[in-house]
Amino acid sequence: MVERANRPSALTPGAAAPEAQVNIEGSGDSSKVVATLPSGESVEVLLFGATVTSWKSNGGKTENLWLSEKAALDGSKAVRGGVPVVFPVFGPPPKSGHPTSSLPQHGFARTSRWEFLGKSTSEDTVDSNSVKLDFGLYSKGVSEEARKAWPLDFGLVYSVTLSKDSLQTIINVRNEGETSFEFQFLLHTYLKVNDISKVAINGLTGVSYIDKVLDASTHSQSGSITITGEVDRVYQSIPQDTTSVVEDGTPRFDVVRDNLPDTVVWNPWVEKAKAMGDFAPDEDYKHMVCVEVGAVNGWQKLEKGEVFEGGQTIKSLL
Ligand SMILES: O=P(O)(O)OC[C@H]1O[C@@H](O)[C@H](O)[C@@H](O)[C@@H]1O
Repeated sequence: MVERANRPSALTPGAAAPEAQVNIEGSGDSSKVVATLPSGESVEVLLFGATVTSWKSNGGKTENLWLSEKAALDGSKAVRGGVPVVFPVFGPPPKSGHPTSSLPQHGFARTSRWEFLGKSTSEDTVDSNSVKLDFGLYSKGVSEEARKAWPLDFGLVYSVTLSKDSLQTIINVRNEGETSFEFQFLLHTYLKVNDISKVAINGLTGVSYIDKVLDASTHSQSGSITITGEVDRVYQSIPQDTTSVVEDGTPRFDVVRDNLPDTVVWNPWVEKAKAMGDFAPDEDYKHMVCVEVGAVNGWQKLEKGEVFEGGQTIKSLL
């Protein structure tokens, strides 16, 4: 018989369950919030861009996100890897005549310093521990340049929730001004894989996509996506919620969209990877694939005081 009496246990009546640890590390634009569950899973979020730069599941043993060895983590440029937040425009903005036209590619959220608004935990049982981290970005918190290029009053709250086997990232966009505005939003998630040649992406069969490699023509997906060259596709108005990443026949990730109709699948492959100064090592296009959920086909419109909420839950299936 196992002797239990002297063993400290979170299940002892009246004893507090162990809590997730949340710490702020570093300073200035290198500051990051690090949260760790009692069971070892962790997430790291850089305040610059509110960029998730690491998510470890499986007791902390499995890193799920790809991060370039040359990613700038000091606020000097957008992070190459992790989960950059794209707002208020996806890709290069419309050439002229749109309120986002003077913004840089993918907007300013990924290059703005966000505020850490705090954490909340849920501890029904030791096993269902999770921690939610909230980050905020408001019009008055963006650079003068960004404010000048997009002079609209908005508030963003970005919630990152770490659970044992999943990471949820949800944006709340509020129009805090007197006039309506339009925006696009996307979570530019770099998933880490062992071998891109063994990866299949499922759940997009029959969905129309714009192929940005092939002169922006429209196609319809038949079967799984496999990656054997540069891929840059915008899948639009997807009916099913889950996109699955399978590696070597084994389910690896489920990416579940919440109120976001579109998904970009991107892998730069050999030449584009080499051409990006912050993508390293060059050969690492073999170890990543971006599955980016978003609302990027057309524009989301918010009237004064209105709110939009959308995001994703990524399940690590290892
Ligand atoms: O180099 P950036 O600005 O981070 O963008 C990376 C890629 O982001 C993807 O979302 C786009 O579809 C690609 O066209 C783009 O190349």
